[in-house]
Amino acid sequence: MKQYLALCQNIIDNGQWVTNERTGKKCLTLINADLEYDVANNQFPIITTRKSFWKAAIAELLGYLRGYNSAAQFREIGCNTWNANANDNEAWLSNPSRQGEDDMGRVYGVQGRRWQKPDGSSLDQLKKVVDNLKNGIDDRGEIITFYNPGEFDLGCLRPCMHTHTFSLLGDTLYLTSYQRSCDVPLGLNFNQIQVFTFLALMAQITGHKAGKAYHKIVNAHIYEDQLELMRDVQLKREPFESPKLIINPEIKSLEDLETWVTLDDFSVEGYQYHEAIKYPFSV
Ligand SMILES: Nc1nc(=O)c2c([nH]1)NC[C@@H]1CN(c3ccc(C(=O)N[C@@H](CCC(=O)O)C(=O)O)cc3)CN21
Ligand SMILES: O=c1ccn([C@H]2C[C@H](O)[C@@H](COP(=O)(O)O)O2)c(=O)[nH]1
Repeated sequence: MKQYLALCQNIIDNGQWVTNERTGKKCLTLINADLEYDVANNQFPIITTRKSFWKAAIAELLGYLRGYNSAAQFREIGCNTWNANANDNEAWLSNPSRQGEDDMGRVYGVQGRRWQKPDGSSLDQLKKVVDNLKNGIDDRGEIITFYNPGEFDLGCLRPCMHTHTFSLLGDTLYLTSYQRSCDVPLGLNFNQIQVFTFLALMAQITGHKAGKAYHKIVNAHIYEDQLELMRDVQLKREPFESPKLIINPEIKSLEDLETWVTLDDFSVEGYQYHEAIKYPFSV
């Protein structure tokens, strides 16, 4: 939690104002942030200086792992974060490849589970990594990437957290996740939870111990209409100790994640937090 607050303060102290064409808003921007999460000791990196809706963050991750392509599928498992980008985004609404209400197109999980090959068949990146890790193999390319520039025009948004690399050292699994663009007040609250949970789940279903997760961010920003709340409210609060994430030990395979897992299989023990803050969201 301290590293999150330090990043927010660093953006406020050293960030530069950049006008973002897509949203039409100015963003206070910093380049390069490195975050680290101790999954081995279950130090769950949830925000404590405001109430975090952590279940929606895990639901979003689950949707990516299942290859969802519709905001309706995300809503069904308890996540509302894709409604606006699927349905209120001018550029996407006028894109001829959009297949009606709630369609997100070929984003995130679609690329992760069904990357289109030139011969028309598709590639399941996640299954390859799971199978290798289960067999104790790290070929130094255990990479899942959602970043497919050839298909950007077939999706509502380019992936922000776009590449996840798993590494096996002995029987300990590590994760390095790369993010090109980060809405620090809103998105990062979810992304920290997702990087942590992704490593915890992958370690569990491949039979390894979890080590550390490394989260590398390029463009970290605070939108102009979020700045006051961050500077004058959230950063004035004292953080609480990190709670623990409890995952149902019955989750043992990729198939379990695809078929029966729900948010009831996750709980957080000892979460103390300050009252909620509603940050503006930019589409
Ligand atoms: N501008 C922007 N920021 C983002 O963080 C973001 C996007 N766009 N577009 C794609 C996804 C959607 N994400 C989102 C969208 C909404 C919330 C949000 O509103 N969070 C609220 C509560 C959500 C709830 O009640 O479930 C929060 O207070 O954290 C968070 C992440 C992250 N991504
Ligand atoms: O997981 C996510 C997804 C999105 N974001 C934020 C980062 C930006 O503020 C917007 C995306 O806009 P681009 O113009 O495509 O960069 O969404 C995030 O922080 N985390």
